[in-house]
Amino acid sequence: MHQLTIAEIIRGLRDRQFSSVEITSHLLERIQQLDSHYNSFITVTGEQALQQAAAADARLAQGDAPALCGVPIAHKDIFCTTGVRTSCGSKMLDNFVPPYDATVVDNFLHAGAVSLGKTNMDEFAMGSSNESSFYGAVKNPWDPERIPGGSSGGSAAAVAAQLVPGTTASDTGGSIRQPAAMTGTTGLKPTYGRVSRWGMIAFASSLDQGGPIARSAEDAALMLSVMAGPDKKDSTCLDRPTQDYSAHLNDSIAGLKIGVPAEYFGKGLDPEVGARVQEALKAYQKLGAELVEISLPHSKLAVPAYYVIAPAEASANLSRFDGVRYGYRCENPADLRDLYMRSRGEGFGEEVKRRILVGSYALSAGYYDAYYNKAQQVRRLIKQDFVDAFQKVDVIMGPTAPNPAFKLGEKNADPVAMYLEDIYTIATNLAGLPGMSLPCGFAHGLPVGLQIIGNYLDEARMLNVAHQYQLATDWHQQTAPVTTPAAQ
Ligand SMILES: NC(=O)C[C@H](N)C(=O)O
Repeated sequence: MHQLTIAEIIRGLRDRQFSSVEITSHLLERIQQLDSHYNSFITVTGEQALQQAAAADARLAQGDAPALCGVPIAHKDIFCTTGVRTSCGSKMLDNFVPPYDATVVDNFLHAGAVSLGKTNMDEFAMGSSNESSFYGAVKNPWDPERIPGGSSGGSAAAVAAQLVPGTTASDTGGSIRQPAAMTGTTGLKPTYGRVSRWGMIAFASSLDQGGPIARSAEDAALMLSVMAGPDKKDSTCLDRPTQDYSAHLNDSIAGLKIGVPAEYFGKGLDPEVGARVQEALKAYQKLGAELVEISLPHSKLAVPAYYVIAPAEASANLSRFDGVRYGYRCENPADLRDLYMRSRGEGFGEEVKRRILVGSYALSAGYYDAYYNKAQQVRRLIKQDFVDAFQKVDVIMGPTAPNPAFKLGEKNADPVAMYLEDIYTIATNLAGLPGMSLPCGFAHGLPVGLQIIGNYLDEARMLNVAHQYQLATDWHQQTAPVTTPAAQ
């Protein structure tokens, strides 16, 4: 049953081939048997899941089943869940049990989905390898000696290991797409503001966006249809009606204009990864698409601009974790200053502290114009590159990440090497555009991701373009060898 996609589960449940309790129990058992090898879950909510599944079965029997009724999913541990610890991968929130649900969580509850628990992630979503989690690194199901990507590494690994057919995730600079690429899964970061951020713990508020990771574009469309939509509780959430993202999956893509940016195929790209992406582009030509060479001239400025803007916003967002209101509090503080200093010093990990320091520096008087303002100006130029490109093309394609999954520990000593993992994904966040990653083959025996960047609010087309490729190829159906993971 664990091989089934969300679309297949929906059909199976409605045709009474199995019940939600049956598939939920099966996946919970699988998590129990296998996840010690991957560490993709921080919290498994077995009892609650079985209750939700039983309720879903009752609704299915009555014939009033909403879209995802009885379908098991899991949430990245960045989304607040009533009564269930929401740690954001940090010691700081190890004891945080929210009294409310994030809008995304609520949307899935309304759609009848069953949540199996909360998935592992880099601490406060800062990282590209899922090694900065307080709960330990996540292992890539394709090779447990390698990273699954980050920050949504747990969400991606859980789907790749077939512990759950779909997960929620979030993407600030690549955190949905890069782990999807590393694990051979399909991930989608929507247009900024398409999915509510209410109850999704903030990292960099002008960049953060929730989205799904699943096994196919068809499943990602089903999940996005549930996740997306206006939300009065989030003023940055777009006030546009949501769409049925499955409606256009089968449209022909003959005549589609695909922009291929020269900048995404230069130095730093693993040649094997580049070759797989070129093959995917050829497959699109066979489907009737036309390749158009484009240029995104400010691409090389995306990583430096992001690593000023994101830490600046993070330093402000994370100031709320002070040991006073909620979260970690140090033992026996001598006075208020000691309480602040030790609670934050002991509660946050290395990478989070690095970002708070960088961000506070960039925002400080005297440096604000030189760094933060400058980065915002660069951001504008990057956005304009895309606006110009979309005058000529319908979608843009390139690699998701410059290399396949690397070894655990390989880039830990070099933050800049880690930051360069997002070299092809970050610009999309700075511009607020939607992007996807889908599997397009293997390099050095590991999955490679093809990135599709869409125009603003063009998620339906992006999904159509991805689905047509997945009808013609079977890369997304290849599964990780769930056999003898390396000893811990
Ligand atoms: N959150 C993200 O999108 C991940 C990005 N690699 C970062 O560390 O900021």
